[in-house]
Amino acid sequence: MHTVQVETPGGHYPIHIGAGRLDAVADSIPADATAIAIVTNTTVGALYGARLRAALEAAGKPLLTIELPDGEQYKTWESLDRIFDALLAAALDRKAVLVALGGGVVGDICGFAASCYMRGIRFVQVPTTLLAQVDSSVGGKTAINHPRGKNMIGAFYQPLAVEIDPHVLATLPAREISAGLAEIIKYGMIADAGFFDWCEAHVDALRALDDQAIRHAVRRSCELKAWVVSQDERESGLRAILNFGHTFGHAIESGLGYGQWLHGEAVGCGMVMAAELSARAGSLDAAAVDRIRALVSAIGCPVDPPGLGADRWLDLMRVDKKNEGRRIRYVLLPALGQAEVRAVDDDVVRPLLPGTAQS
Ligand SMILES: NC(=O)c1ccc[n+]([C@@H]2O[C@H](COP(=O)([O-])OP(=O)(O)OC[C@H]3O[C@@H](n4cnc5c(N)ncnc54)[C@H](O)[C@@H]3O)[C@@H](O)[C@H]2O)c1
Ligand SMILES: O=C(O)C(=O)C[C@@H](O)[C@H](O)[C@H](O)COP(=O)(O)O
Ligand SMILES: [Zn+2]
Repeated sequence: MHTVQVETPGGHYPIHIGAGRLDAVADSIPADATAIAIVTNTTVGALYGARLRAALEAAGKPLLTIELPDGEQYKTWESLDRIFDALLAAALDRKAVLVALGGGVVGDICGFAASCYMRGIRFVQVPTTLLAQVDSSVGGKTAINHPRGKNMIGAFYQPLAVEIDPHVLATLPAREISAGLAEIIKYGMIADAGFFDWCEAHVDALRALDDQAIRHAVRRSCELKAWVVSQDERESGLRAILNFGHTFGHAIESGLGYGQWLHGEAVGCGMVMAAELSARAGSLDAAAVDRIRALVSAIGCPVDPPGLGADRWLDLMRVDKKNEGRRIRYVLLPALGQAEVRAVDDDVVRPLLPGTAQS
């Protein structure tokens, strides 16, 4: 097992990475917990719910499972309410612990529920998608979506621990592996050019879930994310670099309707657009833009943005937590492996937004 430590004002906690961690989640349940509620969805619950329940028997606490419907379109108030209804019906108290078993959708909703229930109870992340193992389970961003914008209602709320078992990825559909790889290559683009080179060289092994390649990618991604959030838990500065590609990506998700493009697919395409903008409005060279587009395509994510129309693109991107006033702020790359956040005038961005000619 490998451990990466996260140190934030909101909590210090370990990320445990290793085969079999799913069977050892009881290690992360505090002795004073009065009950455990597993929050999962119908798909992951059917695959791994019984195994996690068996593992948690070791903690010797009353155990409850809450299954949500599966999909980004259920990252809503209604799902949150289902969790609160179940916790209250079972009379769980402030010393109960929630365990998020699933991808980023389950992790984000469960973390937000933990931040609100009785004004805050403890929770553990057990991420089961590649994307959740390298990104969403780490750093304490929790949220639900609003029809007008992604993750608009939420809280910073850190888990007690993150338990990553790479073996659960074996049941993940290929499209979800591609989506997870988008957030992995993001770390190379924004903070570690050497890791970007490594991803280019190992793309086939990563898509095939080669054990060694996945272990390295998960570990390096967690290290880089832990390094960023440990310096800036609440995104007052540095942390915004983790949003590279997301200004465009979130507009794709909300503009097309949640669940049409996967989050990772939208981010993949959004990173190509943000790279093109980095060349137009900054100093990124054309060769680096070409490498970014080629790698996004090689991991199996789309590189051509949908034609929403420039005005609608801009309206959607104006609903973004990085913005100040009406100006849209973007994460740009001055060079591969470096990132900065800057407002760019709409007229500079328009030519990148499909539908521009017609709108
Ligand atoms: N909090 C953060 O810092 C952060 C970071 C990145 C993304 N996110 C959020 O995470 C969400 C995307 O997460 P995601 O990509 O994990 O999507 P997801 O949670 O929808 O999971 C993807 C699909 O895989 C299924 N699944 C999960 N584990 C499986 C397994 N082991 N085997 C088979 N199927 C499995 C799920 O049921 C679902 O159908 C978005 O809502 C995004 O906004 C949050
Ligand atoms: O952890 C972060 O910070 C990130 O920005 C990671 C992103 O991959 C993630 O999608 C996040 O949820 C986006 O944050 P948001 O603040 O734009 O909702
Ligand atoms: Zn993301």
